[in-house]
Amino acid sequence: MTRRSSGGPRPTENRPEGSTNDQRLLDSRGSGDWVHTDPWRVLKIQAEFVEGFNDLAEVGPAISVFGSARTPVENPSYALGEKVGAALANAGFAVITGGGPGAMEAANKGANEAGGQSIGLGIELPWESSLNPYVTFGLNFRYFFVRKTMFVKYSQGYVVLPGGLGTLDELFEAMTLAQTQKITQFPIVLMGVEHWSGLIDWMSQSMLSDARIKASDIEMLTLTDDVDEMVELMVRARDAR
Ligand SMILES: C/C(=C\CNc1ncnc2c1ncn2[C@@H]1O[C@H](COP(=O)(O)O)[C@@H](O)[C@H]1O)CO
Repeated sequence: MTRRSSGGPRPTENRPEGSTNDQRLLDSRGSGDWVHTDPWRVLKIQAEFVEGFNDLAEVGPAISVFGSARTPVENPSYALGEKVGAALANAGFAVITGGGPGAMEAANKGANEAGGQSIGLGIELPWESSLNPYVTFGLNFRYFFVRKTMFVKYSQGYVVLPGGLGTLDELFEAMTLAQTQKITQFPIVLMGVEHWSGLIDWMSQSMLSDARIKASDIEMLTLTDDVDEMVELMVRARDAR
């Protein structure tokens, strides 16, 4: 695979400054003019699905790695992300990330330097953004929901590094899809015990105690700092498929 630098929507091309395609589709405030173009927007959405499905169809076993866009290079989570990317590549997995900076860059760097497939699924944002330099094959998406479909559809597992809202969104989407049996459950590994244990504790002490979730929902998650344990789990799941 080669890095695609000319295809897909360019983040800041041909659009009103500070606005994104997602925003024009979803934001109900402001000018109502957009509403009349919504039916036509479906064609753009459709094209994005077609392009994504087409370009990712040949990707072999892949793991998506999520994590904060704001993780600095000197943060231990960045080094962890590099190790995760390298270990997955060495085990024969393609590594898929959001293609951005921080933890995404770390995982792409690790995979790339280990000689693996390093895939970035970028997203149009209100500010200039580009795929990190360690992505060997990249696609840029206009719509978050289309991009999220690609992560789920083309991954055999998720690794979740310390992160913020975007990371939680990606994590909880996968858990919800598995809980509602929209997807077959796959391994979800939370890397970074210190970062994630508070969330697990709260889920157990609040959501589980109040019977808002079942124990099996929490059991979908593996919490660890051990990269080898994570890889073993992914390999076992791949072998069992
Ligand atoms: C914050 C900055 C740039 C953000 N750029 C992103 N590029 C690609 N993907 C992104 C970006 N920001 C969020 N994501 C997605 O959400 C997850 C990280 O979100 P969090 O809130 O930082 O945890 C990540 O996995 C992406 O899929 C300025 O440099």
